[in-house]
Amino acid sequence: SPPAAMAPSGSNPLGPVFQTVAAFSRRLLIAPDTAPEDHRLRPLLSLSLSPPAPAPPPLAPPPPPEVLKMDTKVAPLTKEEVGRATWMLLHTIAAQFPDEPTRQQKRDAKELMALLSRIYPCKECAEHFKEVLKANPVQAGSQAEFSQWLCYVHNVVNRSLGKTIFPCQRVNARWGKLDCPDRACDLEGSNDIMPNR
Ligand SMILES: Cc1cc2nc3c(=O)[nH]c(=O)nc-3n(C[C@H](O)[C@H](O)[C@H](O)COP(=O)(O)OP(=O)(O)OC[C@H]3O[C@@H](n4cnc5c(N)ncnc54)[C@H](O)[C@@H]3O)c2cc1C
Repeated sequence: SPPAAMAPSGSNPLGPVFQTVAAFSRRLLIAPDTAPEDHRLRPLLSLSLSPPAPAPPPLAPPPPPEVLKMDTKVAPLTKEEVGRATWMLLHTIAAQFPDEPTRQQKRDAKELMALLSRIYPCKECAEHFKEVLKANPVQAGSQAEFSQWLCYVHNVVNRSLGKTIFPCQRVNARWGKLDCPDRACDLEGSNDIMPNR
């Protein structure tokens, strides 16, 4: 005899069970607002053993040219490059230093130099700079004093390395104040808000 599942439901005792399962399957497979004859029949619930294919990664926009330029050099910095970058930062700090610094700003200038003489990333440079600072204590009573002092100690380092001595009367021309609109980068000094700091 044919298997029970193949027999017409009327003559099969399991017919009502098959009808219930079939009806339930239809509810799972067909959207409620879809007519059964609709050719757009789509599963409401899809069980699949294979994982869905991963979506292709979105195409990232190309990095801007300045990033590409920065990324071209990946080698570690040289002692010379770190030196140039450090002097650039220090002379810029001195150029931006307030004409009338607060006590805290004067302390900060001294501490910055003392810290550099300890953690500058070149042992012989740090040790030499410690000696330079001992012989030439930081002078940061004003912007002019600080930038002249820095020019002087930079020249001490220059001399020890056999480099050209920089004319310190030209230090403001070489390292002027930053080109920030409305002088927005300027630090506030003691004459700006609270004179007694
Ligand atoms: C605190 C410190 C200590 C260092 N000690 C050593 C060391 O012991 N041994 C060592 O090998 N390297 C040392 N270096 C690095 C060294 O000083 C130079 O930075 C490096 O050799 C690159 O020199 P450079 O010729 O490119 O010009 P840099 O000396 O780096 O100067 C950069 C620019 O600053 C300008 N400049 C030069 N002199 C002055 C000045 N007096 N005042 C104002 N502006 C000036 C010039 O336009 C110059 O191009 C030290 C750096 C620092 C920051």
